[in-house]
Amino acid sequence: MRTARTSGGTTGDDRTDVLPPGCRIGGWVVTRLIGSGGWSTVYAARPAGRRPGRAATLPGHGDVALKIMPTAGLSPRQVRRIVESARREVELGRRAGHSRLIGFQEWFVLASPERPSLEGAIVLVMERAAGSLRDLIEAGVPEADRGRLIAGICEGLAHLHRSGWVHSDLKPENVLLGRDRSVKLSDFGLATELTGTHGYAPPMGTLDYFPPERWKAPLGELGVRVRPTADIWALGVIIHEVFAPGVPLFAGATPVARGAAVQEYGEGRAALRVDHAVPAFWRALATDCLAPTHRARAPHTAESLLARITAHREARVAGAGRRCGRARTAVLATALCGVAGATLCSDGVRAAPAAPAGLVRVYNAERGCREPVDLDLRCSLGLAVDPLRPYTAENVVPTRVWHGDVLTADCQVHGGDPVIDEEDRQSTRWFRIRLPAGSVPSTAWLPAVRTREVRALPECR
Ligand SMILES: Nc1ncnc2c1ncn2[C@@H]1O[C@H](COP(=O)(O)OP(=O)(O)OP(=O)(O)O)[C@@H](O)[C@H]1O
Repeated sequence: MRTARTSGGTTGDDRTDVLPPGCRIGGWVVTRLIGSGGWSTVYAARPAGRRPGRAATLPGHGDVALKIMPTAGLSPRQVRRIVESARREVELGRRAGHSRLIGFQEWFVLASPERPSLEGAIVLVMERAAGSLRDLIEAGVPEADRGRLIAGICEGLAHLHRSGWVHSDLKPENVLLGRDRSVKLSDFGLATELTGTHGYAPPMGTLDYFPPERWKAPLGELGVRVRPTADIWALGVIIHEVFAPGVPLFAGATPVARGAAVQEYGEGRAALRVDHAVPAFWRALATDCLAPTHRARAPHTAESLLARITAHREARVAGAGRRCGRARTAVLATALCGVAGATLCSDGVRAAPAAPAGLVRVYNAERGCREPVDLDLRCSLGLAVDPLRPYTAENVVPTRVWHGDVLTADCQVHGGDPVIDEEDRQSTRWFRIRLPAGSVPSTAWLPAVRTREVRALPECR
């Protein structure tokens, strides 16, 4: 077990006090408060070695979220609960990492003499997201984003279930979004490893996402029995929230009253009322996720739901005449789930020996990202909106590109923002890239360090 110290911002010793920007936690410096849950507070932080205000050299590098779980002043039972919750997060983070799950970096226990409220707190260091699906639902989910977001959740769930885990607390607060709005499931404090068909979770969670059977599940020594179908139910509730925000799926003034309505439905005494604002395809999908019993829900695995969404998307893309070709259909199907409509078409060109004039082939200096069909989002690269502004996550378009993609460049600029890649190559040159028809904006910028083949290109005016 590793311990780390706090320093800076030493006022107050209350359990609920907020760490000020600049406070050092282990090797990290707090930059702002993100939010609090029942047992933890989450902060944005940067590495202690990096100067404030200075962005990471490349998008996505450096900034983290610190989830701090205080233990001081709690009863031994509460401390056990927190340690257990941290253990689940760490285990899952180590063993089931995936681009659709928030990345886990490290954990440590704080030694905090100046701040007794944080003495013995457990700190989880995670990849930092830009916000949550809850924030987006409250702000209004753009119509064009809805299916893509559900597909992303489904992809994360499919991975979790395949790896033998149940999330057990799936809700919009725990669906985080990257700056490019890519989906990352998070908060694995109740995640449960399956032994056979089920596992046991602590008797906690969020009532509005409990399936009917959970309300009557007996509490044994190991906890409450949970199965992947519990996550599928929660997914159904989320689909409804995304397509019909603010419209309750089950009536009731309190979570317990709504839980009674869920049980009535589960026992066949009430009908499911999916709001008419939910489009037909998503209504059918939500209805299957919300099948009243575990048994009726079981055929609708995350994998099968994902396949339906992919087929639906492909049919729509084909209908819109934007199919990207046959060679990479299988790969694209996966990519479409997460970044639908936001990948550039480069079928067949990855294998071509050289890019002709006007085309640039993307080069990723990270070695693990050069597999020919590696469309892992962690390996994706951003294209900048403005080559004169710092190349940070705020300055990239939603379209992602991967090593080997061949892009159409129409001109270049010298004297843009300097970019250094992972092999320490530096350049101020940028290429203007044409994005697929219908993209807004219609062009974006690739730093010259992201390609090794450069053909003659005119200067941009
Ligand atoms: N890695 C992260 N990046 C950005 N925001 C995060 C991250 N992890 C959590 N958050 C946000 O921080 C807030 C607090 O999260 P936390 O996990 O402590 O509680 P919660 O999920 O809201 O509630 P509870 O866990 O008690 O059910 C939430 O709004 C969540 O969306």
